[in-house]
Amino acid sequence: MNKKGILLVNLGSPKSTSVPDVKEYLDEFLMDEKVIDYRWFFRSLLVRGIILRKRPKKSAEAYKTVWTEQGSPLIIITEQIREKLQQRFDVPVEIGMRYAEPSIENGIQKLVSQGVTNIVLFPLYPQYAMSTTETVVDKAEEVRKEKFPGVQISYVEPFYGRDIYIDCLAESLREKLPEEFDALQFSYHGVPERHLYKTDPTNTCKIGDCCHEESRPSHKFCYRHQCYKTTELVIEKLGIPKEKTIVSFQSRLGRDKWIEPYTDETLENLPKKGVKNLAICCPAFVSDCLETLEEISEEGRETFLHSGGKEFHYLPCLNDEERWIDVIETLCREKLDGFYLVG
Ligand SMILES: C=CC1=C(C)c2cc3[nH]c(cc4nc(cc5[nH]c(cc1n2)c(C)c5CCC(=O)O)C(CCC(=O)O)=C4C)c(C)c3C=C
Ligand SMILES: [Fe+2]
Ligand SMILES: [Fe+2]
Repeated sequence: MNKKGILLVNLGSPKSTSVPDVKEYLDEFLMDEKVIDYRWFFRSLLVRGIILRKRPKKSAEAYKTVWTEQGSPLIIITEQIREKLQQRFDVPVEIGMRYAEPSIENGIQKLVSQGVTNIVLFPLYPQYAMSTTETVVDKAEEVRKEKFPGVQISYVEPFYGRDIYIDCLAESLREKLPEEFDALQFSYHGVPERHLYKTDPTNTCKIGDCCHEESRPSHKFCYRHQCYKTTELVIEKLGIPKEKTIVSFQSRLGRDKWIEPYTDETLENLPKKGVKNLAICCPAFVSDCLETLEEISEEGRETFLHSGGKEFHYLPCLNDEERWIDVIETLCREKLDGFYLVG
C-alpha cells in the first residue's frame, strides 16, 4: 500500500561555528553549479582558489554572533516548524537541508523507514530561484533516482503570490511594525543578474520593467519579478503607499553584477534622503538565519545608524508562527490530495 509523507527542505547551516566546519559547508554550497554557475574548472578555481581562503574565517565569526546553545537558528526553527506541522498530520513529517546535515537524503531515508512511498517535498522558499528552489528539486531527484527509485516526489511550487501566504505575511508584519516609521524596506536575498537570464524560458527578459509587467510567461522563473510581486501584494494588504516602501537585495558575493539596488548601499543612503526611522523585513527567508540576524539586524542596523538613521526596526521572519504553519499545512494538503492515493 502507498503511504504519504512530508519533507520540509531548507538551505542548511554548518555543523558548528568552527572554521573547518564552515569551510566544509561553504565548499558544498558554493560548488553547487546552480549557485555559482561557472563550469567546474572555473568554479573550483574561484571557490577553492579564492573564496575559501578567507571567507570561512569571516563567516565563522558571523555565525558565532547568531549561534545558540541548540545550534544554528535556521535548523532549530525548521525543526520547530516540523514539530508543529506534525501535530496537524497523521503522516510523517521530516526535514532535510540542501547543504550539510540533516541532508535531503537523510530526510527521505527517515520517511522511507516509516513506510513512505509518496513524498510531498516543500522547498521553504516563497520565490523561485535557480540557487534555491531549482537546486533543491535537482538534488532530491538525484537522490531519489540513485537511492529510492520506488519513491514518488511531488513538489510544492513557489508561493510568493498566493493569497494565503500574502495574508499571512501581511498580518505578521502588521503586528511587528512600530506605530511610527518613515519607510518599510523589503530586503530580499540577492542573486547574480545572470541567473535571471539563464532561467528565463522566453529569452526576452532584460533587467528592467519586464519584471513589473502584469503578465509574462517569464515571471514563473524570474526571482526579481517574484520579489516585487510579494512586496506589491503585501503593501496593498497593509495599506502602505508604495512611496513609503523600498525593495532591495542583500548578501552579494564576488565581483559579478547582482540584482540591484543593494541593501547595504540603500541603508547608507536612506538617512540622507530623510528616512530616519526605518522598519525592515526579509521575505525571501521564512526562518531567521545568519542573513537576517547578522547581516540585517546587526550589520544593517549599524550601517543605518552610523549613516544618520535614528531608529531601526528589524521585523523577524515568519519562523514558527501559527498562521504560517496554517499556510504550510494548506500547501502540503493540496499536494497530498494530488497523489490520489490511500494514505
Ligand atoms: C553565489 C552565491 C550565493 C547565491 C546565489 C545565494 C542565493 C540565495 N541564498 C539564499 C538563502 C540563504 N543564504 C544563506 C547564506 C549564504 N548565502 C551565500 C551565497 C549565495 N546565496 C553564502 C556564501 C552564505 C553563507 C554565509 C556567508 O558566508 O555569507 C543563508 C543562511 C544560512 C544559515 O546557516 O543561516 C540563507 C537562508 C536565498 C534565498 C538565495 C536566493 C534567492
Ligand atoms: Fe545565500
Ligand atoms: Fe523579470
